[in-house]
Amino acid sequence: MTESQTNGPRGVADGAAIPVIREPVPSRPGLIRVGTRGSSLAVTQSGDVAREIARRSGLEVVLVVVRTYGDVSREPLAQLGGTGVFVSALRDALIGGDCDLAVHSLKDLPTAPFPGIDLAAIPRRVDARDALCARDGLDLAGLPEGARVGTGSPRRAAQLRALRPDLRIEGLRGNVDTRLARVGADLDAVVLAAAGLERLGRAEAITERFPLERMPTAPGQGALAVESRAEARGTGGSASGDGSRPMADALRRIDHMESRACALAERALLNRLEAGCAAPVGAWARVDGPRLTLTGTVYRPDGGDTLSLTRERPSARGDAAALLGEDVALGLLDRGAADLAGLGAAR
Ligand SMILES: NCc1[nH]cc(CCC(=O)O)c1CC(=O)O
Repeated sequence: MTESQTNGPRGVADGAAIPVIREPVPSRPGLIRVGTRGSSLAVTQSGDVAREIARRSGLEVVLVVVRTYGDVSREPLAQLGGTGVFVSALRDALIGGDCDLAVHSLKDLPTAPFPGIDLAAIPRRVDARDALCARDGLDLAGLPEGARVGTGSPRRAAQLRALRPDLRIEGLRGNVDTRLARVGADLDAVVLAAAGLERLGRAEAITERFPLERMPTAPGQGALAVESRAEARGTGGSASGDGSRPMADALRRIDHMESRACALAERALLNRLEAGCAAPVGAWARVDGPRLTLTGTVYRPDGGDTLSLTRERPSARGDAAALLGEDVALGLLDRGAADLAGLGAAR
């Protein structure tokens, strides 16, 4: 039995409703199967990408929901091996031919390249900032002494402690709706990515967006990653079917160069620090004319100490992004970042 639904309020207006299918879909020429996690955020953002690919390729596109252990389990993320658990099942589905593309939140994607898989496109990034969602419209400064603020992220916890040592930071897990439901119940506020709230149409819950200068966010936050099998980007092997050329063209056109340069610089920083997505590391890359600038910040988990470094390159092209990320990481390591933040590179 096929459960079919349309996704996202914009799907209707654009006229191209993308079917969401929760069972295996066989490969056929002219069909692009976009693999996605099943959370409402994942289905919404994968649907946005799928619609763009349908529009630009002229091919039929469906979303295929891949269930991941991370979606099913109630264990804390750290015990599951980090957010990588969300990614690996989708990659297995891609490699195994159960889907033709996979869409991830870029910040959930491990920085190491994965054999047989290409990072085929990084579409235009949306808001990279973190957002406070507090009761009664409060901003951070307005929260009462000792207020309870929920976040599952060691980076956000350290940043909040640095600004407001009096706050009580509480753990947080589950999907966006579950997290928001705690505001005004057992918590005074939660901190979430503005991008996720916007994509879900829940931006009205935001009471403050933290400036990136003061609260740099996770590398790649607000950006999506579209992965393909390495073979599928060429002019077409038999395994890719007739759709491989239009699919490759569509992927090239949804790729956004500035977003890619910023995301790659931020990810190179994280990679060189040997830090994972759970590390207390913030990154903020921006393109200004031809110039690419990257700020990297590492936090002592208790928020008591911070190390920040900004460097730039005259161009965002070629290897510049990766080199800039490495450069900032090495500068931070020179200044003692590994000991400060308890990173793997300390060894
Ligand atoms: N860590 C989970 C996660 N991965 C991606 C997003 C949504 C934001 C994005 O697309 O970067 C979120 C939720 C959050 O951080 O609030």
